[in-house]
Amino acid sequence: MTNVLTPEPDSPTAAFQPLKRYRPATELVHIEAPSDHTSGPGTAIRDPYQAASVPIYQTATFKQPSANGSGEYDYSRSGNPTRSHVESHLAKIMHAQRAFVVSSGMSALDVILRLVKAGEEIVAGDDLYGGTNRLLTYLGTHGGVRTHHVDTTRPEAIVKVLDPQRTRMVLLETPTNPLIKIADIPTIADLVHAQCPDALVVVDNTMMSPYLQRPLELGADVVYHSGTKYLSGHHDLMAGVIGAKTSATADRIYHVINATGCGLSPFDSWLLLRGVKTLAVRMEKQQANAVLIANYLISRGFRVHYPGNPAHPQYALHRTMASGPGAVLSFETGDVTTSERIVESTKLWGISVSFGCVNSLISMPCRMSHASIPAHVRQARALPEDLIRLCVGIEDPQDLLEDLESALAIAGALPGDPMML
Ligand SMILES: Cc1ncc(COP(=O)(O)O)c(C=O)c1O
Ligand SMILES: N[C@@H](CCSC[C@H](N)C(=O)O)C(=O)O
Repeated sequence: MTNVLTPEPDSPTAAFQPLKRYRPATELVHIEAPSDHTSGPGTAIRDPYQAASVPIYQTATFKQPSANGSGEYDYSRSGNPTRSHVESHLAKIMHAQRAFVVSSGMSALDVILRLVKAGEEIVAGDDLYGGTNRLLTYLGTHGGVRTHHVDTTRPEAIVKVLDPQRTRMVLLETPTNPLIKIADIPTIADLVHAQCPDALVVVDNTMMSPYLQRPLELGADVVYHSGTKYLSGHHDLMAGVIGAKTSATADRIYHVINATGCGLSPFDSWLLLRGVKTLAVRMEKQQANAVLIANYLISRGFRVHYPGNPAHPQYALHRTMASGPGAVLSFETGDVTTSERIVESTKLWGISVSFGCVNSLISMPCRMSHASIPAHVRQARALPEDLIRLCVGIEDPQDLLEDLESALAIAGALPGDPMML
């Protein structure tokens, strides 16, 4: 099998157009060289020694053959072979025309938001990651770009604020962080493209990862992930991953990355590439554990937010877009102090922000990941202060359940306990 790989004229990173597709779990582990026209899956490395692991090109500069032209690479801000490997691999996984890896998920969003100019507008959700809200707010106060925050579970709410003269981006999280709401990507993309042909539909796919959901196939123009989470899987690096549907959009994104210098370092690119190979097995196990945990909490009478719960308002919609519900869920106890006691009484579940790691985590979004959203804004957007978010890992589920039940009992939050609502 050969690949048709076309390097972009203005950059050393390559567009990836495989001739044959395998199932996601297979594609994840077979890494192909970004501009090697002869190698097949698993024979990736274009180095003289045929190294089984992609080498880390820990260099800032590359020697040039002459004063008048560089080789494939000249400077690692503009491009680096280790980075190119992970980018072409992720383009394949995300079904993107081209992909980019940058220094964090927020950096990925920053790059994408730089495509919007002062005076133009963005539409985004009213339930979204706190850091995303912070950057959009900053862009409003410092960059003259207004964001309308609306309920993205209702396409009509988005349509209401679309302005063909001004709207240049519609930014969706689905599922949202932390209330796990679902947005209808195909319907929203059709409506936005029809009414605002100059607007990009951008999806933050961090919670699903490309293993479960591929927004570019659903109508989005740009997808991004915090690579800090499922894609790397071990909380040992920060990374952001961007996928573009067209080469025109990709060129604009590459220009910003090179101009601002946020491309991922060679070592972190290597770590990300190593992590992504096990995405399928990690996600399958984490998701299976999450289903058990969700069912347990539902059976105990809690209000659980999880798209694997048939009572979730967009349960059916989510199933049309994604191949699974993922491994992040949140639940309400009805009382902030009870929630604090639960979180602080767990032993196995680590109190930590973030998700997508192999070990299980517990957090209170309003105190942690979403604390940067002012309290009055959280209240106006109906983000419950007592909300607990669980990021389920790969441990033995019985240990996770026992630890959670013990914490619920200590906090007096089990049915029959006086504090349980
Ligand atoms: C949904 C979502 N998007 C983006 C980010 C930003 O990613 P990073 O922490 O890698 O900058 C996060 C968390 O940080 C997140 O939860
Ligand atoms: N102190 C950080 C908090 C990071 S939250 C990380 C992650 N997205 C999550 O949802 O847990 C900050 O202020 O950004």
